[in-house]
Amino acid sequence: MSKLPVIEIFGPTIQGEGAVIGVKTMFVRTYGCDYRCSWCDSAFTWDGSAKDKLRLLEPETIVEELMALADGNFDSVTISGGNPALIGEGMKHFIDLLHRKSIQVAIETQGSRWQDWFYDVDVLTISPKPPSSGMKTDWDVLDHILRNMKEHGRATHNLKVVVFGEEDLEYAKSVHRRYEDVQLFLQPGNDDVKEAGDISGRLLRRLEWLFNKVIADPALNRVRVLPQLHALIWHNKQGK
Ligand SMILES: C[S@@+](CC[C@H](N)C(=O)[O-])C[C@H]1O[C@@H](n2cnc3c(N)ncnc32)[C@H](O)[C@@H]1O
Ligand SMILES: Nc1nc2[nH]cc(C(=O)O)c2c(=O)[nH]1
Ligand code: SF4
Ligand SMILES: [Mg+2]
Repeated sequence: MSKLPVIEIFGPTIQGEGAVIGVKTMFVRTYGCDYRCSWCDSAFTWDGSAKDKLRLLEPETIVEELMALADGNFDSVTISGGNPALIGEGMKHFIDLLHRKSIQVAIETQGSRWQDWFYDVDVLTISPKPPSSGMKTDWDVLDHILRNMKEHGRATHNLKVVVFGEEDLEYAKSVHRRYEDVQLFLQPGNDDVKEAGDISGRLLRRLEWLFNKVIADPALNRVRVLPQLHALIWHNKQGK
């Protein structure tokens, strides 16, 4: 069976972002990303700084570890990264194992790669990257993913764009226009993911800025603006 590159397994915690914010969930974080976002809050998944923590695990072993951490105390597993969509067969098998235990599966990915197992997921969050990240969106791939999900997907899929400034907001609007029937979440960016201590004041000021932008803009009547709730509570702490 194909193994998965895993850098963290943690929880239960509270999903802090997007469509299923507030839900109690475990997290499995895969290693490796095809992007290098300038402000990535999980750069240890790709920059080599945590390579000693990388493990190649059988799907069965990951399920065992989740159960050892919190058997009976969760109904949801969120798979993030890095980019979980870099992984093929092993991920499909892992999702099947979780479903056999009646556990809901949510995925966080940036929309740069398609995988057939997207159809199996319960909540697929696609987070294309705005200009401030330094990354370029491959619109053909993103179109392909959203077309497939619309036509064949069982999953509730949604879009989430992180916004740091005006240029990112314009990008978010272009995403919203292009996929007008898909719920779009806007999330203010955390511009210092290394700062120690309480960062909630700084994050709330960015949230207020984004609230005011959305309030003033008729092109954004149907977006939903949410903070990174876990970052308001636990700040830049890893594994939360
Ligand atoms: C670390 S990424 C991993 C999943 C996938 N690579 C992606 O980017 O969607 C998880 C989520 O965190 C968001 N994120 C990363 N760095 C952030 C930051 N500095 N401020 C706000 N959100 C951030 C990403 O946009 C994404 O929605
Ligand atoms: N609590 C919590 N919620 C999250 N939502 C998305 C996360 C991610 O890093 O993908 C994340 C995370 O790392 N922690
Ligand atoms: S795509 Fe996600 S994990 Fe990859 S660098 Fe960007 S924010 Fe980080
Ligand atoms: Mg995170």
